[in-house]
Amino acid sequence: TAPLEEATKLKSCPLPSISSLRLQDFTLDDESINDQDTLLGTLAMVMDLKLHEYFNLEYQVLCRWILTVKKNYRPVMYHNWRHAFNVAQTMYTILKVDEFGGLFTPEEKFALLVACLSHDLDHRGTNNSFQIKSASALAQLYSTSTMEHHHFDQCIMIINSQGNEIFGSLSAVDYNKAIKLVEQAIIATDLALYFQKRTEFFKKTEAGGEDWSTDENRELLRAMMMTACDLSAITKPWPVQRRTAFLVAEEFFQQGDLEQQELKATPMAMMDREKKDELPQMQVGFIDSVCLPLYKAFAQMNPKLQPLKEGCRENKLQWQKLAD
Ligand SMILES: COc1ncc(-n2nc(C)c3cc(C(=O)NS(C)(=O)=O)ccc32)cc1Cl
Ligand SMILES: [Zn+2]
Repeated sequence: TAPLEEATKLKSCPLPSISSLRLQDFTLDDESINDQDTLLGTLAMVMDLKLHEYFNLEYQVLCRWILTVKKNYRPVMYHNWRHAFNVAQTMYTILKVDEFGGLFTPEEKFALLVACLSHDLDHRGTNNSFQIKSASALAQLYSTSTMEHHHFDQCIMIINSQGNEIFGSLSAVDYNKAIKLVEQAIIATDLALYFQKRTEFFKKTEAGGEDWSTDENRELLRAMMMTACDLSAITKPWPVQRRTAFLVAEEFFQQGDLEQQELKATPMAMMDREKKDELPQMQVGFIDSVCLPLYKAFAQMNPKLQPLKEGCRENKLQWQKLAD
């Protein structure tokens, strides 16, 4: 866990305003924020949602927990702390859209932010199928949603570490409720589960007039929100998205290299750096099959979420131009 001194230093820093860091903008480019401000920005988002009051969360514990979470991300090309911060910032922006904010309790909002910040903890830059193919220790622990179970395991380990107990003031019942919410949200970031659940979600958003206040619908919505935030790099302004796409691709290519060298296996096109000129077409395919339907559904729920759909659409056009 992070050293006490670091948390004490962070605790003494004045918090930037939400607007000064543009934390409520879907188009935020994290490259414009230095590391220290990603920490202060995270604190500012939690405080702005008044979550610390609700959980009578000691500020020092919150500071130390954020520092420990950041420390437990590896410096891989894409699935690093910056990705976690971006995912949390998109979630915060969605929760600030009044109807959405009004749908969820403070526990659910805090659980969603904790899950966003923790959802890729200790990522090694390789995906679930690589764990299975390489018979990694993680694959022997968890045979389905392998990485997501590991990320949740890391999240719990940190939450239970001394000085990092952000749920420490909760009763046993409330603690278990909070942990269950965080687990559901982190496991939901396995795209395989998104495909299983999204048809039901699309039917409900298309039909309109759905009662989103039921427990079942709120759980479905939280899962879909996690995917929408996890993939939100695909919705950013073209220069930002293009830069990130190359980080995602490079991380895939490094897995492809491992598959060729260590597993003597042929990587899929997306992970084969010999096929990097197919990237634009693959981005178009991914946007069409995975991303656009999801952001369209959210835009149908609330027009204030249109920027996600518009950003994604614009990027598809840009990749299409490069693919032609
Ligand atoms: C700039 O932001 C992003 N850029 C790329 C991805 N991304 N993630 C995955 C998984 C993925 C799979 C493909 C693909 O082509 N898969 S496949 C087997 O060929 O259908 C293509 C892009 C992908 C996600 C984001 Cl957020
Ligand atoms: Zn992620």
